[in-house]
Amino acid sequence: MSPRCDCCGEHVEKLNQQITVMRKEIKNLRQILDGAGRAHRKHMTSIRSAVANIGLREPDKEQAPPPPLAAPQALEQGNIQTVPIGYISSCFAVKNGTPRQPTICGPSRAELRIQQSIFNNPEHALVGLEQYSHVWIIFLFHKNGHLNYKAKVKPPRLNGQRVGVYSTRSPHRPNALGLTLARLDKIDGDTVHLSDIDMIAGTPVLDIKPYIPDYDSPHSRLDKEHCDPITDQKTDAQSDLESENNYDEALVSLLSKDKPEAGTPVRDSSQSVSAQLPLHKNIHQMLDEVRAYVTQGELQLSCASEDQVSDSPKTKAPECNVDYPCYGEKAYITIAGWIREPPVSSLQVRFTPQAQKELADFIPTHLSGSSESDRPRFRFLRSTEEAVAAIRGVLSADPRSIHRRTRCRDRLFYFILDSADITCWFGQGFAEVLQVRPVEQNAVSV
Ligand SMILES: C[S@@+](CC[C@H](N)C(=O)[O-])C[C@H]1O[C@@H](n2cnc3c(N)ncnc32)[C@H](O)[C@@H]1O
Repeated sequence: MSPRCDCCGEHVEKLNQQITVMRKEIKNLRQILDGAGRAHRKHMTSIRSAVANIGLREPDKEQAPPPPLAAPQALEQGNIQTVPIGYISSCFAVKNGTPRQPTICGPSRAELRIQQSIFNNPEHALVGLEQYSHVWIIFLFHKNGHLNYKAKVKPPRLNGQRVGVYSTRSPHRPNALGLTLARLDKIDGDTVHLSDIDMIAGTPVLDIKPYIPDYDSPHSRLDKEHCDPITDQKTDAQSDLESENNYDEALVSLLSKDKPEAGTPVRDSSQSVSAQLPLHKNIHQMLDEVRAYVTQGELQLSCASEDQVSDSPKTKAPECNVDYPCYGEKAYITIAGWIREPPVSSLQVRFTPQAQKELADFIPTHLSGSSESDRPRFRFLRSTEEAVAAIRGVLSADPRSIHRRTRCRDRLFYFILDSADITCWFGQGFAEVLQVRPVEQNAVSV
């Protein structure tokens, strides 16, 4: 006799059979629901694409995931699948100790080989680029870790203060795209040789564009206006001005003759105001403008206090950041004050005698054929002086994070430059290199 259930008195065996039947039914029902769901999603996708094709906005789609877009439609909506055109090989293996901007460390070199998967003949894509001295490199911050971004960030140069991410060059931004103006050293077939870079080895590059000051630098745009648009030759006015030997003196004496009222802030005239003036106008006209500027205080070149400054964009004086004052209808170029005058000062860099000796032991790239096989070799750096300059560049800008600067001041700092593993420490106002050892084989792949 099979046992009975205590609650209902039914045979347990019979109850088990009923449970098995019910499980089967549930499974069938699930399959039916899944099928219906798939059909529904398919149906919704075709409705959405029909709606998109006739240019209507689809109704609220809170629950449905966005349907996959066909390529042209995705492009129109700003969604693209990026494909790296190549990957950077550089003298910086890891983020630690990589310059924060390309100009910090001149001899920082890199190579970029255009992938065969992008063009059948990658070298064809580089034809003509050799005529440029600089290129924009657009790349992915692929080592950001998990995609993490905030509307406000703390740039290291601001020593803990927060600013909007879009007023900085922070790597942590919604689309993790980097932009570096690099020097183009040479092109070798499908490979571009660069220097002045701030990208780590392995960085995926999405695009290269020539740097064209006429388009990319407002300074040059102003200069360009002084050239004949057809011949690209300097206009007579500009040549006249350039031949005017006492041109600087004329302006300086004019400025000193027409000194503004006491208390009106004006940049020191000895700072060669003239050197920054656009050379496109008749000198008398220009001098008149300078006079008007000095006497009327329309354009204040120095740090005017905020209450002295009108809100009008035309006359608003920037805070000490005038890059290129210009006159008439043209606008100022201004940048955030902390870029040039950060609240953190740059550090003095020194080497212990032992570190100097270790650094001198490295064989530079151009001597790579040397028979001294037991000495460590640089792959990108061409001399000990270059290595010293690069290390100085990296350390004087204080590469530590805010956390390390404030919480772990006493900890040793390690970074890799080319094939050298560098150990240093930071004191009040200085960084000292303690050790320069060859990177262990396979420790990093450059
Ligand atoms: C402040 S960002 C500036 C990069 C670029 N010049 C720009 O303005 O977009 C430079 C820093 O990004 C970091 N970095 C460089 N390459 C990276 C990569 N592939 N992934 C993540 N971080 C990277 C390094 O720590 C370097 O110091």
